[in-house]
Amino acid sequence: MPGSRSRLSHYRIPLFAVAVVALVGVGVASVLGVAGLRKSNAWTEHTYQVIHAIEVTDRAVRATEANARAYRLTGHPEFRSQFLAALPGVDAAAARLVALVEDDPAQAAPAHALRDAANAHAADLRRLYDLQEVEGAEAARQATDAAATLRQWRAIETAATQLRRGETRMLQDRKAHAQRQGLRLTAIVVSGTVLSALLMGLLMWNVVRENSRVRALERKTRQASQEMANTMRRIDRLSRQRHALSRYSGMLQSCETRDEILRLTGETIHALVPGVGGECYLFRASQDFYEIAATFGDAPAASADSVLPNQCWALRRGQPHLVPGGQGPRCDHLDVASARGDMDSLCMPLAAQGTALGLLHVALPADGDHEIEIELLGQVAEQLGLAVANLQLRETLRTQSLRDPLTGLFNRRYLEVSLSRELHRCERRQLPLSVLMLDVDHFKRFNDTHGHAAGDALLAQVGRLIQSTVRAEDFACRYGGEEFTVVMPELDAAGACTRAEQIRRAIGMATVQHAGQTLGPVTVSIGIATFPGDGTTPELLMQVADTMLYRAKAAGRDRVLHASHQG
Ligand SMILES: Nc1nc2c(ncn2[C@@H]2O[C@H](COP(=O)(O)OP(=O)(O)OP(=O)(O)O)[C@@H](O)[C@H]2O)c(=O)[nH]1
Repeated sequence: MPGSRSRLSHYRIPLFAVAVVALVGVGVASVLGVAGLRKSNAWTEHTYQVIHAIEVTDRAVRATEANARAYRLTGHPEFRSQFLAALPGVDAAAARLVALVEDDPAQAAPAHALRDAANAHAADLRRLYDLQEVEGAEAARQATDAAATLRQWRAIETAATQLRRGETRMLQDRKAHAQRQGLRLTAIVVSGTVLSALLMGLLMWNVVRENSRVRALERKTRQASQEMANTMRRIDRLSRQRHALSRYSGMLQSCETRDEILRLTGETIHALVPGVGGECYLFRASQDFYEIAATFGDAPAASADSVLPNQCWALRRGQPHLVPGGQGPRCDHLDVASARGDMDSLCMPLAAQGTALGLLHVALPADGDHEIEIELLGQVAEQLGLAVANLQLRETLRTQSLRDPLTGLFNRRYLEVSLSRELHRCERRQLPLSVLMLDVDHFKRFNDTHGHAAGDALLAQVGRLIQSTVRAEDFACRYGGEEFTVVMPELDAAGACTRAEQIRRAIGMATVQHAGQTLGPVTVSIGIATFPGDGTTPELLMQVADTMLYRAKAAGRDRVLHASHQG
């Protein structure tokens, strides 16, 4: 199994113990061998000492005899003194020889025999010397026992030979023994050394292998912990991204304007994918193109302000389109001249329920396949598409609930709420407020003559004319049928009459194009009431203005009547 310890590792300590024992054995054997060799040398030395002692004894006997004879023959005192000096040396040499071999019974016997024969011979020589000293050399010569001398010499030589042989034999035995011991020692030392070297080598190899395995394990552990740290970082980043996305999704629900949505989207993209820049386009249905609605990021990409549906691959295919570093089919809305090789371009369609709503274009630092970025931006685009669709739906509903679909003016509900609010405001600030009620004259007849659709076209035209004539702070409403109301905050009676006259004249001059025909013009009657003189509540003002309208109709139509002001 990779990473697990080898079987040898389990026997490491026993093997080490065996190697140590082998080394100790080699050491002990070496010490014992050296001791044996020393002993063997000592014995060899002893042998040489014995042989030397034999020679010394032999030489002492011969010297004694030679001096004795020379003295007997010459009578020279020099020989006498040399004889007397050599004589004690015979016993001393023989005694030393005996002492050397005393512990060996086999050698002790010939040594004793040698000593006895040497001493006997020395004693004879002493006796003859003494005789010569007393009776002269001739007497000593005659007293010489040649046979006895010969026996003594033979005994000396025999004992000496026996001793020499014995020592030589022992020397050879010891040499052979030392040789065997040496061989044994060599074998022990060599085998012990080889064995311990092998075991040590094996252990060393095992340790080195274990070390490299441990290092490999450490490397793997480091890699694993590095990967773990990377994974943790990735998880952390993912969780932050998920959090940012869910926060984005939650906040989108509370956005009330398109700008809020786009600002939030820019911030979210910046938080999710740092370093990107780009644009968000929204579809302008009336002109059939995508118009830039917001830019975001530090490096806005070089993309056109408006994009036709066929100028973008993402819009055409309904899926993200990535152009890495300017390589690949580029969308026509991108500026080729300012394209940067270190930036990738990504377009993402914005859609909801199968309807194309816009386009998200970002420039990303060129780095890999952008799988994560595409995923994240895809989720942003999905949320953004839904939010834009939602907002559009809300705006449509709001418009529908506040506006009259035929004329585009505010409806009666809006009038009621707004009139009350504006009246309170003007009351607080002590400012006037005028209410104008307008009715198309003989509209029934127009309807009956030209048809209901033509009547609708006329009402839409009247609405447009009223809207274009009043100020921005005034609000015009379709009160119902062919009746219109205009609330004019801060406008007094005179101003209101002037404005009403402008409206009456504008409508009176206008014609309507319907079904290829030019219809009209028509006239309108207008009744006006002004706060505070004509009433202080919305209901009263409306009622007075309506009364004035009724009076204008009754007075012959196509006129403006004010409750308290005559223009
Ligand atoms: N085409 C069209 N006609 C409408 C609409 N609302 C109301 N009318 C018609 O407008 C006409 C109003 O007629 P009347 O109330 O008799 O008033 P008039 O004919 O304008 O006469 P005076 O107001 O007295 O001048 C009716 O025939 C309604 O059917 C609308 O939205 N479109």
